[in-house]
Amino acid sequence: MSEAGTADPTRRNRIHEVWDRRILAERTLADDQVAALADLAGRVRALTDAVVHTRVPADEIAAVSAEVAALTDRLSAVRGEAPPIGSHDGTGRALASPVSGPLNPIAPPVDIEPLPGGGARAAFTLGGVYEGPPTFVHGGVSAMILDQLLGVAAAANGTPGMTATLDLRYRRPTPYGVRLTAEARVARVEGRKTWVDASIAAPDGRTTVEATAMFVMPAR
Ligand SMILES: CCCCC/C=C\C/C=C\C/C=C\C/C=C/CCCC(=O)SCCNC(=O)CCNC(=O)[C@H](O)C(C)(C)COP(=O)(O)OP(=O)(O)OC[C@H]1O[C@@H](n2cnc3c(N)ncnc32)[C@H](O)[C@@H]1OP(=O)(O)O
Repeated sequence: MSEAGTADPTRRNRIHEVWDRRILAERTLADDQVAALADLAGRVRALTDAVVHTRVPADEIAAVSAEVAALTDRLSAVRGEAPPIGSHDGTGRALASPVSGPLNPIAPPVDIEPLPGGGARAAFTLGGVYEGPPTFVHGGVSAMILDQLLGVAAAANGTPGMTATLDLRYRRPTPYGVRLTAEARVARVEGRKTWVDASIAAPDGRTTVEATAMFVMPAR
């Protein structure tokens, strides 16, 4: 492509439009693929849980390992350049989000519900896969979930942004294997900045982690 061609802003915009459509098409899955992948992701989550809890002998582990390698080869026969894109519409249900994505096996997944007026809530149960200190959830996992919840609340307020700061206060250990709840609420907005507060609660209602984040809508 010539320098002169790309120097024309109209032509450059057209090239970007075509390019954006190509990226979007490459990252968009058919409905039946989405359904099949959601099922597969669930089975891979169960596999991950089995891997961290198994006590079968080493030769059995090696046999399973070989089968998994073969399955990975089958899926890799046709690969995209990046994960699929769902409608990132503020529902917090981006298809491949590592927190809430139904197609991402590393996502618990956490089902996040945006609340009108700048809020979000979630209920979820984490397994031993997410263990940090013995019998409790890893603090980084709590932080990841809260970051997403806070971000959905900012978006539900009509003021989405990139996480610029994330402050965490770990009040009590967060247990796993029980139903946890979390809520977020926008505290204030100043120009491109949005501050949001959130917390995770154990089944007894006591807060285990509190968080405050500041989101910035990028200038560019
Ligand atoms: C289109 C953007 C929105 C994208 C959101 C995506 C989807 C929205 C839709 C649905 C949402 C659903 C779910 C959302 C879930 C996601 C949550 C997870 C989000 C992430 O996982 S996200 C990854 C981690 N995140 C980063 O990777 C950020 C890296 N960073 C940057 O991309 C830039 O750094 C940026 C954009 C932050 C600022 O860049 P910029 O050039 O626009 O800002 P600029 O410098 O002009 O600052 C303007 C004013 O903010 C102050 N300010 C800026 N940064 C600050 C900081 N860190 N601490 C304290 N104050 C800060 C300045 O001091 C100034 O303040 P003042 O005006 O008072 O002087």
